[in-house]
Parts: sequence; structure tokens; C-alpha cells
Amino acid sequence: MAEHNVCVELVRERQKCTFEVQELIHLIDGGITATEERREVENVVCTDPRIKDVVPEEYLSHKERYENAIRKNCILQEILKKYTEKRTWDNFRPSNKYRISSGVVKDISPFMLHTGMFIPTLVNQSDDEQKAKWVPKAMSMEIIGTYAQTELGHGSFIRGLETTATYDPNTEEFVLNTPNLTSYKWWPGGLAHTANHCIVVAQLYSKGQHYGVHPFFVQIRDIETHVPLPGIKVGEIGPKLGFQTANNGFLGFENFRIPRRNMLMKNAQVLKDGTYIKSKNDKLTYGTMVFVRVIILFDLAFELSRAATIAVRYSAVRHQSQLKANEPELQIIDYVTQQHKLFIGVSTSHVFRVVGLWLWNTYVKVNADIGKGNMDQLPELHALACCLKAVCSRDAAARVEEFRLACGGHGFMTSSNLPIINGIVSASITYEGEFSVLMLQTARFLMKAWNGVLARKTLTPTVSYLSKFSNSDRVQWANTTAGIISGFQAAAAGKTKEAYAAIQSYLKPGTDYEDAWNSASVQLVSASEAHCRAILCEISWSEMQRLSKTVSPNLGKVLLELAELYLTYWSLEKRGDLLMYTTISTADIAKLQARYEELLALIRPNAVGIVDGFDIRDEILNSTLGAYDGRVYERLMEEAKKSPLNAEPVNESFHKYIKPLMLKAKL
Ligand SMILES: CCCCC/C=C/C(=O)SCCNC(=O)CCNC(=O)[C@H](O)C(C)(C)COP(=O)(O)OP(=O)(O)OC[C@H]1O[C@@H](n2cnc3c(N)ncnc32)[C@H](O)[C@@H]1OP(=O)(O)O
Ligand SMILES: Cc1cc2nc3c(=O)[nH]c(=O)nc-3n(C[C@H](O)[C@H](O)[C@H](O)COP(=O)(O)OP(=O)(O)OC[C@H]3O[C@@H](n4cnc5c(N)ncnc54)[C@H](O)[C@@H]3O)c2cc1C
Repeated sequence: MAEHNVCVELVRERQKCTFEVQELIHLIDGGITATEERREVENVVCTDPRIKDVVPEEYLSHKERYENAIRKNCILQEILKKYTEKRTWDNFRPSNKYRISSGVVKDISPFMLHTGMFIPTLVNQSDDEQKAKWVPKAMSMEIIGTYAQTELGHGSFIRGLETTATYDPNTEEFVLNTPNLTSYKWWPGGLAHTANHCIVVAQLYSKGQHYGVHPFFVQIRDIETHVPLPGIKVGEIGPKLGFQTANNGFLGFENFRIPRRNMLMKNAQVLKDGTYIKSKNDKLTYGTMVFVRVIILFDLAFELSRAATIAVRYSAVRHQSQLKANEPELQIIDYVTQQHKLFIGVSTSHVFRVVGLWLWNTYVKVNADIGKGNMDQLPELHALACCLKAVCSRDAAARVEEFRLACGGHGFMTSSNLPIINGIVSASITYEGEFSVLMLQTARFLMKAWNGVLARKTLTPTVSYLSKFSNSDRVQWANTTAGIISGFQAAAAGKTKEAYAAIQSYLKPGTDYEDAWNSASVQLVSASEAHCRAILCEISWSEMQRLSKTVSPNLGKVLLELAELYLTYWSLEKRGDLLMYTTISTADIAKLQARYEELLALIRPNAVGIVDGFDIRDEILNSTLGAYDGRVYERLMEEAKKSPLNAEPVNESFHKYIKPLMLKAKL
């Protein structure tokens, strides 16, 4: 990027940096070629004049904003398609597709569910013949789809969904119905006016028997006219806290018929005569959710890196208050409280990325085994994906909010982009499995694992540490990274044991296990969180250590500082747990605090270099506060001038309302 016009603060910060920013960029991308390919596509998309907004999207009406998002995302799809045809896009990761769409519209793409869930469900849940028929059409966008599972009355409890798919052997069709108001599909992205197809998750009935929820491939609009097909009621659900351009919709069916072969039949099948062939495992129907929960970690890492880039650059540019009399006002990044707000978010982005890659590799391996008929590791994968998705989305939302607060008043401006990123990240705590619901899924796994501990069984890899801490003794504390990881494992084991004991204590004669579970559920969620934190600490530390050995010593040192900051920050946050479950002393905590402050000081000179290492173009940052050149004040003023209210010096409401009010006051 050109250095001219860059504000003096950022020039100085970049001169201070002790490592090669390009090396960090390549590490994050996964190699030089991957960086080059990503940059090439980003350059084509972001410099396309059709992508640039004359009026910022937040000033558009709800309808115009959607139409603009569709127009620009169609251009994006055209460009991406051209690149796909030109070469094999193995290096252009799905996370890059999410990233680039942020350079097209500030909010969410109406096609997000097409790429994020419709195609993955077709790929993973159709049989070979169905795949050959549907996947190429979906990939080329000849058909556009979404994933319609949630209903007005049910989201978390999938078994409670009410939409029915009843098999009619006479015509070899399923008849779809929405029996009640609460059975309307509600929320699917792109469903309202974008998609012409969707995956519908519905209760299957055949030969008078109920077989539970199954996925169906359903066309909802005419391909030529886009008019909803007879028997389909579809529309938009209205404005939300965020996701304004996601085009979330509702959908109802009235005796709507689809061919038998439109049931996705990789796992379960309905034969022509209505005979039902059971899946090897019922939970394979939930496979797309596991996939998306895994992928979400990459999206969260990216959103955190965007917010971090904005807040760190702004903090280097912004001066406020004097630390010492007669000295210039300080760059706010030099206040240690500011570093405390910023650097944990920067480090968390790296932690999510490396843990995300580890989780992805686990997913690929388990999925390959499932393909060979071995389901043994599915429960562990499900438990991992649930707690990591839940904890990481909560943490990401907290960090983005902290970044916004770190930018003071200007962080509250939509033009900073922090409020929009905030809305996007907050949504992820709810969608794809609400926080507590997913945490309790992991708790089920932990309770089974604790049963295993008591029965002296060999546990699966990610919970095997529980056996080490099964007695009541507090674990010996050591002020080292290994000691911290062991401390988190001890806390997780202690909480798992207590939650298990709490269930037992609630299990008085006449009490059902489910009621005892509900009574103990606050402790169960706490155990899940501790387990997840132990995983985040252990995996991120080992991965960052491994990566640090693959790069130059200067960059390696920075990676380790970031990873250690994460461990130290959370040790201090969770000092209460560590005091309960380890022999940590107040003197040890004081040492941790001192090390934490030392790490803030070590990271400080490289802070701008580290966020430059995320390599996020200005068009993708979309922020008055975070641009590469740091021209914050010029940009704030330029953007303010775009307000439609500034188009005329006197607004007509003055003559209509204010003036009469003033005149009346005079009388
Ligand atoms: C690209 C990004 C797009 C983002 C846009 C957003 C899209 C969406 O939000 S789509 C809709 C997503 N919806 C959800 O995520 C709903 C959340 N609810 C569930 O996943 C489930 O209903 C449940 C897991 C909360 C409960 O399912 P249920 O069938 O009631 O299961 P039980 O609690 O009775 O548990 C039975 C048994 O099954 C195991 N299990 C549950 N889910 C899975 C799974 N996905 N994979 C593997 N195994 C699973 C569960 O652990 C239980 O095991 P046992 O303890 O051994 O009995
Ligand atoms: C922005 C956005 C996009 C979405 N996109 C899609 C989409 O494309 N397709 C789609 O199908 N869906 C989509 N959804 C729906 C989403 O998956 C659901 O909102 C989510 O699964 C939660 O379900 P719910 O809204 O019914 O909440 P509820 O299940 O009603 O939960 C409400 C509260 O009850 C608590 N609760 C519920 N069950 C339990 C339990 N068993 N134990 C303890 N507490 C419980 C929860 O913790 C929560 O606090 C989207 C949602 C949002 C916000």
C-alpha cells in the first residue's frame, strides 16, 4: 500500500515494528500464493466502480438497501464465477468468500445462506444422483437457495418443528403443510425475496407413521418470473438489530407437493411404496449445523480482526489528555488501560483462527470416518463444535463491544463500522444454536465422560485430562504456560465433578433426572465453559508454538507474546476458579498480573504492525476510523457531509413545525 498521505503517527508506528508484516500476512493466509490469489480477487472486486456506493447504505430505505445489496452481490458472484472458471480455486478458502463480501456491502449478503448452508446441505445430505442433479446448478447460481429450519414457534428444539411432509404413494410425492401460525418457517436468510429454492426441515410421515425431522429440497418460486408457486406463502420478517440486508424471511405451505426424490436421501430414504429406510444415525440429519458451527470460528476470527484493525489504528492516531503536565497529549494507545481493552481482542482473533483450523481438521477427519460407517467420534465432535461456537461467539461479541468503547464517541458512529460489526457478531450468539442450548449439549458429553472417569474407562482425547484431576486435591500451581493450561483443566474437571454431584443431590426419590438436570444447569453451563476455555488455551498455545517455529525469530516472538497474553488474561479473569481448584497463591496472582502488564508493553510497539498483518483493505474495513492512512478526521467529516440532511441548509420541518412552535411560545 502507498505510504504517501499516511498520517505521521501511523508512519512512526510502522517504523517501530520489529517484524516483517508481509511474513505475518502470508502466515495468516496459509502461504504466499494464497495471499496473492486473495489479493488479486479482492482488488478486482473492490476496485470495480459498480461496487462503490454514492449514498452510504445506512441512508437508504430498508427496501433500497436490500436492492443495492442484491445488485452488488450479483456483481460479486459474476466476478467470483469468472475466477472459478479461470483456475482451480482451492486456495480461495470459504472464509475468503465471507471476507470479500464485506467489501461489497457493509451488512450481510442476501446470498449468505446459499453458500453457507444450502450448498453444504446439498453436498452432505444428498445421495450421489441428487448431488449430480442439484449441486452444479447451485454452484453456478442457476438456482438460489437457503436453509429453512427454524419456525415461528420453534428454533432450539428441532424435534418440536411442526411443518409436515406426508408421503402420498399414489402420486409418489410429499405433501408439505404448515398446520399452524407457529409452524411458519421464520428467519432463514435470503428466504424472503432472494431464494427460489430451499432446504426445508420437516416432520416426515409415511404409511401413517411419524419418522421425525428430515431435509427436503423445495422449489418455492417460479424460475422465470420469481412469483411464489401456488401453495407457497413467503415474505420478509422486517428490520432487526443487525443483518438488515440478509433478507430473512417467513414461509408457509398449503398442500404443496414435491416429488419423492426431493427428500435428501443420503442418510434416510422413503421408497416408492412409502417404506421408510432408517439412517445409520438419526443425528446425521443435523450434519449441516455441525459444519456451520465449525466454520463460524473463521468468520468470528475475521470479524475480530476487522474490529481490531479499526480500534488499534484509531488508538494510534487519536491523542487525548496529558499524562504529564506540559507534555503533548498522549496517543490513546499509550494508556495501559487502552492496551488492556485492545490487545486481548487482537490476540483472540489469532486464537480463534488457529483453534478454528484445528477444529476444521478434526471435522474433516471425523466426517471421513463417518463416510466409512464409523460414527464413534461424532459425539465428541458435536460436543466440541457446540461449546466452541457458543463460547467464541460470546467472547467475540464482548471483544467487539470493547473495541467500540475503546474508540470513544467516534466508535458510536455507524461510519466507524463498529456498530455494524457488533450487530453481525451479536447475531452469532443466537443463530446456529443458542448459547445456553449448545453449552448444555457439551455438558451432556461431560457428564458421560465423568461417568467414564468414575468407571475408570479410557476417555476420548479432548476429555482425557478429566481422569488426571478426579480426586478432590487442589492441583499444584506453576506460573508457566503449561501450569496455566493445567490450571484450566483442573478448574474444568472440578466444575464437571461438582455439576455431576449437583445432579445427584437433586435426584431425591421421586425426582426425574431431567428435573435434576434443569436444577443443576447453571453449574453445567459453567463446567462446559471451563472445559471450552481449557481447550482454547491448550490448542491455541500448542498451535502458536508450532507456528512460531516455522517463521523468523522476530515474528515467532510476537506470536508467542500474543498467545501468552491470551493465557495470562484468562488466568486473571478466572482467578477465582484457579484459587478454588489449584494451589495458586495471591503472590502467584501478583506475578501473573505483572507478566500481563509486561506483555502489554512488549506488544505495544508492534500493535499497528500486527493489525496490518491482517491485511484488510480499506474497502473491506469500511471504516472512517480504521483506514490504512489514518486520516480519521478528514474521513469523519467527508462521511458526515454525505448525510442527506446536509443537502439543504434549512430543513422543511423548520417551517412546518419548529417555527409555529416558536411563534406559539411568543404569544
Ligand atoms: C453461514 C452462516 C449462516 C448463519 C445463519 C443461521 C442459520 C441458522 O441458524 S440455521 C438453524 C440452526 N438451528 C439450530 O442450531 C438449532 C439448535 N438445536 C439443536 O441443534 C438441537 O435441537 C439440539 C442439539 C439442541 C437438541 O436436539 P435433540 O434432537 O432434541 O437432541 P437431544 O437433546 O435429545 O440429544 C440427543 C442426542 O443427540 C446428540 N446430538 C444432538 N445434536 C447432534 C448433532 N448435531 N450431531 C451429533 N449428535 C447430536 C446429543 O448430544 C444427544 O446425545 P446423547 O447425549 O448421547 O443422548
Ligand atoms: C440473525 C439470525 C439469522 C438466522 N438465520 C437462520 C436461517 O438462515 N435458517 C434458520 O433455520 N434459522 C435461522 N435463524 C434462527 C436461529 O437458528 C434460532 O433463532 C436459534 O436457533 C434459537 O432459536 P429460537 O430463536 O427459537 O430461541 P428459543 O429456542 O426460543 O430460545 C429462547 C431462550 O430460551 C432458552 N432455551 C431454549 N431451549 C432451552 C433449553 N433446552 N435449555 C435451556 N434454555 C433453553 C434459550 O437459551 C434462550 O435464551 C436465525 C436467527 C438469527 C437471529
